[in-house]
Amino acid sequence: MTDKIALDAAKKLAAITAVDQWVTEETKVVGIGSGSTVVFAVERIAERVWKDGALADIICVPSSYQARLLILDHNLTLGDLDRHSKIDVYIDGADEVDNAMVLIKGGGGCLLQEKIVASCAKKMIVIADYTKKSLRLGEQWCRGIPIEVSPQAHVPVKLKIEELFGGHAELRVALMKAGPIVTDNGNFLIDWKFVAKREYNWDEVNRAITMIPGVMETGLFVDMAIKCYFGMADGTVKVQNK
Ligand SMILES: O=C[C@H](O)[C@H](O)[C@H](O)COP(=O)(O)O
Repeated sequence: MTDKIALDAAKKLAAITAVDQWVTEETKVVGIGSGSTVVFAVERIAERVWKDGALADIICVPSSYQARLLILDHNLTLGDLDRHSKIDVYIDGADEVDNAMVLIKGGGGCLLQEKIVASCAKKMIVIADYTKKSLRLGEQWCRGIPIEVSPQAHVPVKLKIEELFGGHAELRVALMKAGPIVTDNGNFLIDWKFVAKREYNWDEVNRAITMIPGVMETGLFVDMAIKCYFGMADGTVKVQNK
């Protein structure tokens, strides 16, 4: 319980710091990521709009059903990529961030829409608590790299990834539902537990996995984020630049 309180405080601090820095009167369109940390970012944007009377015309583009509901619950203006394909800044969480700012994302099942929205943004800013910071991937996050796949292809994709890069890939199943987790896009998820000690070139790995027929997207975000705000246990914020 204390851990959750401490982690939430760290997430909130990172979110508030990043929003105050990057969501300004010049920001017309903001992309909203998914996960527990983003909740604090949306709360902060709403506070600025509804309490401070700032950011009056800001449009929020969601990266998942969760983000869509968050935007609506906070009475913010909901946008979409059809009308707002040029996003000023995209704010999102991450499951792990390495030294070169490669991210693992998708622990909560959202990654395909996240990557699409992120790719439309001039800047991607990451917000996270201190447990997400690592020197190399796999140090902190032990659930593997999420990969969204067409349901029909989950077995061949799993086998191809294991053959190409080693490790072990598993279909993600739900706790409160029988059978596999189905994403916002009607796909399945594979969690690939790579070989922790092996040196991977994440850009190459990402490109190769994306090329396997049936793969919709990977949870590897390479060369996308420009800054990461980590809320630390001691109440400070650590900023990592690309
Ligand atoms: O699928 C979920 C998203 O990629 C999240 O942004 C990621 O899992 C981080 O989530 P949280 O802020 O809850 O740690």
